[in-house]
Amino acid sequence: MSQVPRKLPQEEGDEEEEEEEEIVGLAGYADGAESFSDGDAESGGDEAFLDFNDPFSTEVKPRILLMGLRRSGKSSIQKVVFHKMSPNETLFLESTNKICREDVSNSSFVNFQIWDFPGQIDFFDPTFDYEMIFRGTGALIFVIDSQDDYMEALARLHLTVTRAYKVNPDINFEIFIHKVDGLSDDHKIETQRDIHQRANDDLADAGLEKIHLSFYLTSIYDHSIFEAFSKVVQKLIPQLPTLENLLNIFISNSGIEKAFLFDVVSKIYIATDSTPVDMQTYELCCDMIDVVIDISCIYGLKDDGTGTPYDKESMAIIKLNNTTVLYLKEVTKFLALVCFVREESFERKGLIDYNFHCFRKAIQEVFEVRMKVVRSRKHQSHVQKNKRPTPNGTPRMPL
Ligand SMILES: Nc1nc2c(ncn2[C@@H]2O[C@H](COP(=O)(O)OP(=O)(O)OP(=O)(O)O)[C@@H](O)[C@H]2O)c(=O)[nH]1
Repeated sequence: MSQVPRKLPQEEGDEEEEEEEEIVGLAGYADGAESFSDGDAESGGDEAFLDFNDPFSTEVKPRILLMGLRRSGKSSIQKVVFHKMSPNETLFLESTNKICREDVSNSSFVNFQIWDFPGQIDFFDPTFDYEMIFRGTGALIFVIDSQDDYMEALARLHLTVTRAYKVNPDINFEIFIHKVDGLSDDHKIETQRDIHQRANDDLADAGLEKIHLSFYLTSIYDHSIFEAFSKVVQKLIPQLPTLENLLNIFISNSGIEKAFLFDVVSKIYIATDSTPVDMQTYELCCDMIDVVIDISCIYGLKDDGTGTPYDKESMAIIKLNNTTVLYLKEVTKFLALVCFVREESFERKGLIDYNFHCFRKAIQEVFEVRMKVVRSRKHQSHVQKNKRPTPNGTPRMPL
């Protein structure tokens, strides 16, 4: 590596940055773990959690539900993707024996909730208000343990999907065929084909063939889980075509081979240019982010340990031995651009940096537009709320 990320004192009172934080909404590295909290749906003691009835919360951040049978790997996925837990450590994760809801709200575009469903709980249980859960949900990830007998999981999947579809036909159904690290390549394909066939047959038998299920082979022991999560999240980003267009323009004018826009905390890529994604390239980018953050955590923080390992000045250049250069630059507080550049193109670094400057500005404008819309909706709903009389019938004070 020829250069490590620089760390300059953070600017304070930067209004634009505050706005950006609201738009992008990621928590910092330091508070990532704290913002993850445990909740218990049975006790209902989690007022700080997402308000299911608040349309604004889903406007700003799409909600993803992660469901599946016990021990299918839900907590492991969430810990590995959002908390940098090493896959081996998940062996020691404890199982819970009641409905359990956990919220993760530290990722840029995602309000992420995990629901564990023990066998005895079902949708006919009158105390289980599934309509409220599925309303406003962007994607439902259903995790199936591919190393186990998946018949029960398929039955549960069918029930979940049909119920969710009735309440909210706009949900994306994403099926993670998980723990495929234990399967041979042939077995992987056969398992995927079998699960795909059975799940769709069940839907066809119920006259619901219009429901689309997407399937992914995943494992926490490689990058497939990050890749799958990236695809799930991308489907929920309304600005995706604009982001892709901007990346296309940026790379074609800068002599760059490939560029990814990364959510740094989770290593989910929220957009890339239109050239095909090669898994190795993606893995290298993930590794680069890890290197940058790790070195920055060691050398980038202030003497008293304050500061963040990723800020406006974060950047890194890694020269590989195959005449390729990896170039990372900060885009927003929580997003980074990682590019693959040929050494000869990298000689024109000035041009790349100028184009990057324009790209960065354009990205900020894209989110500003969205934020304006969201703010005006928020204002409207606030006004409407205040117009409603109080519970005892007294009109509220005018604003
Ligand atoms: N081989 C392999 N094991 C995995 C993978 N993901 C999770 N596991 C293991 O599966 C076991 C169960 O994982 P959990 O994350 O606790 O599963 P869960 O769905 O949250 O389970 P509950 O909390 O009981 O609902 C753990 O021992 C994990 O180490 C994977 O991709 N491959």
